[in-house]
This record gives sequence, structure tokens and C-alpha cells, in this order.
Amino acid sequence: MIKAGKIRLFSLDRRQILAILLSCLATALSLKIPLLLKQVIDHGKMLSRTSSLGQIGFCLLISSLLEAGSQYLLSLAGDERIRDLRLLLQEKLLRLPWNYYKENSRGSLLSHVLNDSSVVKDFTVSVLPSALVSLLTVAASLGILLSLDVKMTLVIVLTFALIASSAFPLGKINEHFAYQNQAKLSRVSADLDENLANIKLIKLTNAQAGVLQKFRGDLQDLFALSRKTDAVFSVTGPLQTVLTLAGFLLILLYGSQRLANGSLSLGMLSSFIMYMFSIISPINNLGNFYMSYAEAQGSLKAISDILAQADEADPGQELPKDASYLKVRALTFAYPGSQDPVLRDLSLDFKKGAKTALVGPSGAGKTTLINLLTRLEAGYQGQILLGDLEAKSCRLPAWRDLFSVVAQDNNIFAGTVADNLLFGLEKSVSRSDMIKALQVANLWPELDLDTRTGEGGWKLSLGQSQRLQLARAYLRDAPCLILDEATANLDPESEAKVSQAVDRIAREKIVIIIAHRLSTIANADKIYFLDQGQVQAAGRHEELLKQLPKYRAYVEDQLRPLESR
Ligand SMILES: Nc1ncnc2c1ncn2[C@@H]1O[C@H](COP(=O)(O)OP(=O)(O)OP(=O)(O)O)[C@@H](O)[C@H]1O
Repeated sequence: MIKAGKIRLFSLDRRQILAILLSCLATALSLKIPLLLKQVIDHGKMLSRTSSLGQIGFCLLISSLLEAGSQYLLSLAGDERIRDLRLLLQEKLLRLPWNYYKENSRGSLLSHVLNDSSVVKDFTVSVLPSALVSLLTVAASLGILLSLDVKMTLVIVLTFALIASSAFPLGKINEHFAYQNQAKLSRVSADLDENLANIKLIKLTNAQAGVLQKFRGDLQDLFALSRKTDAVFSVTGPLQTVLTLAGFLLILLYGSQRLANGSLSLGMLSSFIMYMFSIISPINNLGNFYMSYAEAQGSLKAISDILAQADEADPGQELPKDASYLKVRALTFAYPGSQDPVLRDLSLDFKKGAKTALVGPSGAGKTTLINLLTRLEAGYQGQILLGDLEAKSCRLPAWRDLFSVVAQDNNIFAGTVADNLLFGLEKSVSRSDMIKALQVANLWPELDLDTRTGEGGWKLSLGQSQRLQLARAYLRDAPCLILDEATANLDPESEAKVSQAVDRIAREKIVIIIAHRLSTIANADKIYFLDQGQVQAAGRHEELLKQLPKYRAYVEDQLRPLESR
């Protein structure tokens, strides 16, 4: 299992080392073949010829088997490596603060988890082992060649030095392209994700043409880059072939001259040519190594950047058993990078068995307050207290267990109604418990446990999706229920069903409602009227109507028909 901070490009596990050893053995056997061939050619005796041919066959067979074993082990190591890397990234992504997701697009994160991990895996389990084996192959071949004939060996080294020097500048160009390619691929992935996530908006605003144009632009950028890479590759291949052939001819010319003056046997020349061919591919591997290394370094950097991010703070203090009183004292908060606080010096009390409504115009800071209470946002001044315990000092999962949130935005995911009910629950829940939850939320028998909800709850009506969230909240049974009322108007029947469900689930709980509907506001035990990040007044609806003209104006504004606002 890979650990964060332990991802290195130059690290080999035991399985990879074994695979490299097998591959080296296979190479050693195959390097013996040209020598055996030399014997077959140079020694006329049939007996020696047959036994050498037999040995060649044996070497071929065993080296193929060893190579197959090595490949299997490396593939297995690769499969494990990519599984572990992706898991590590997903674990990390689940622990990062919520703010991180506001700054980084989902598409590029997807690209890091899927593509970059694959590049890193390829390097560590394929490129690196094969470069090591190549290096050993080249060194061993040159050793054998030197022992056979120094001058011929020097001609071969000279030839390959020539080939390598031509490949190096092309490798440098490719390295530059590899970096750009990763960045552009991540942008394409980000755009694609955004387009799919906003498909409804795209359709309703007829934005297909604009969206397609932007996406085409991204693809065109990627295409332009691929074209350059293709151009370099199309030169690299033939150039290497021509240079290799030229080298081959040089060796053949020099060899035939030596053959003519009797200083080299035909068998020796044949084995030299065979050795030359056997080191072409390892030398190419070594030539491409730097480019793959540069690409893998880019991917590793993207992965390491994610892994180096600080997790959500989780100090570790357990919660008191009595979770009946939530207090906010002198709370001030500004979003990161902003000097202007969106909440200023707020003090509020939320009690068990009471419905507290947060009311106020758009942008007043209601959602921000909820995000601070649930610790999605951090970095506030002042205090958020459960009893006498400060939120910041509590274990984060335990703190989040305090809340069930019924949100306006899409908190339903693709699956069945039952999948959605059970989401995040660790306790075992029977089918009859789930049906009870649907009944409490006024959803039974309207929806069945096996009804499919569609991506983001698209197959459900707004009222159904709210009631399904309420049913989930019922099963979760957290001490504090937070309701962000949908601004979209529900029809009176749905609204009545939702309010009945809330009343059933909210008994004996701290209930906090971001309230938009007059019926909810009027029904609340206490209302905090927020404006510009401050509590303007607190009390029951009738009291606030009398006390605060601004509140009265707000309520009248809420009641006025939309077209006259
Ligand atoms: N991530 C963010 N970064 C910077 N500013 C933000 C961020 N999220 C919200 N804000 C700002 O904080 C202020 C309060 O926003 P908030 O969403 O809490 O208001 P609200 O009362 O819930 O509004 P609404 O009723 O429209 O949902 C707004 O001015 C908003 O622009």
C-alpha cells in the first residue's frame, strides 16, 4: 500500500525487483545466442552444430518464459500501484477542506486522479524497470563485444553515440510538449465535467453552440499540440531507422573488410551484427527515458500538490452527551482573501425543542452561518459552542454527526430511494425502518424504496427530493436539524406535506431553518433577522413586525407577488 509522502518515481518494490531479475536472466540467456550462433557458423562439425542449435532453442524458450513471468509481475505491480494511488488520492480528496473544491475544478481533479496516476504508474512499473534492464543489457553486450573484438566494439559505440546525440534534442522538445499536453488535457476534462453538470441550464438557455465553441477551442489547442508532437515523432522514427541502417552498413563494411583480410571470422561478424540488433531497442528505451521521466515528474507534481494540502482541522476532542444547546458568540467571519467580513459579531442561541429561523435578504450571510456551524467553513473569530465546548476543539466527524442538513441544492445522487436513505449511515437499518422513514416524510407510498432517483435527483420533483432528504434526516436522527428551505415555491399540497414531515422529524431536536416562506417564519419559536452580516433583531414574528420597520418591509416584500417586486 502506498503512503502519502512516499510516492517516489525511483522506488521499486520486491515484486518489481524480482521482475527485473527475471528479465535480466532472460536477457543474459538471449545474449548467449549470438555466441552460440558463432559456434554454429564457425565450427563445421555436425555434433557441435546440433548441440549448439539445441542450446539456442533452449535459451530462446527459457528466456521467453522468464520474460513472460517478468511482464506478468510488472503488470500486476502496475495494477496494484494505480489502484493504491487512486485510492490514496480519493481518501485525500475526501479529507480536504470544502474551500479546496471552490478553488479547483472537479474536472481537473478527475484528470489528476485518473490520468496523472496512470502516468506515474507507467513510469514506475514499466519505464523504470525496462530502463534498468536496458542499461544492464547494453553494458553486458558491450562487455561481451569488447572481449570479442575491441575495434569492432568501438565502431558500434561510435555509431550508437551518433544515434543518441540526434535523439537528445528531439527528446527535449517532446518533454516541453508533454508538460503542455497534461495541462491542456486537464482543461478539456474540466470543461467536459462542467458541461455535463450543467446540462439542464445549457439546454434551457440554448447555450449548446457557445459551449461547443469553447470546447472545440480547447480540443483545437490540444490538437495543435498533438500535431507538433506528431511532427517530432514522425521525424524521430525514420531518423533513427536511417541512422541505425547507416550504422549497420558502417559495421558491415568494416566487418567485411576485416573478413577479407582474415582478422575476423564469419561467425564473429554474424554475432556482432546480432548483438548490434539486440541493443537497438534497449538504447531506444534509454533514449526515451528522459522524456518519460519529465512527463512522470509533471504528473507526480500534480499528485503531490494534492497530497500536500492540509486536511480539514480535526483536533480530536469527543462531544458531550448532552447536545441540547448550540450557541454562537461574537462570531465574525471573512472569506479567505477578503478583508470584508460577511458576518460581524453575531451572537445566537439554538435550543432543543425549538424552531429557530434565520431570516434576511439575499447575501445577508445565512448560508455562511450554516456552513460555519457545520464546519464546512473555518477560520472564524468568536465562538461556536455546544454546551461549553468550542466547535473547533471537537473531533470533526463527531461534530458533523450533530447535524442533519436538508438543503436546497442537489443532495440526492443517482441510485435508488433506498441508496439515498442509507447514504452515510453506519448503523444497520432494516427495510421496515426505511419504509417508516418514508411514511414520516410523507413519501410513502408515493415513492418505493427501489424507485430510481436519477443523477442529482432529476427524476424526483422538488417536493419529493426535499421529503426524501427529510426521510434521510429522520433515519440519521442527529440532534440538530438544519433546513435550507427551497426558494422555489412548492404547491400548497406539497408545502403542507413538507411542513408536516418537518414537524414530525423535528420533535426534540434543535431546529434551524433558513426561512423564506411566511408560514415557516410565523411558525418559528424564534427568528433572527440578519442583514449585511449582522443580527438586526431577534424574537417572534409578531414582535419583530412591531419592533423593526426593516423586518416589516422585508416580510411585505416577500409577500408581494413576484411581478410587482
Ligand atoms: N466562497 C465565497 N467566497 C467569497 N464570498 C462569498 C463566498 N460565498 C458567499 N460569499 C459572499 O458572502 C455573502 C453572504 O452570502 P450567503 O450565501 O451566506 O448569503 P445568504 O444570506 O445565504 O443569501 P441567499 O439568501 O441569497 O442564499 C455574500 O455577499 C456572498 O457574495
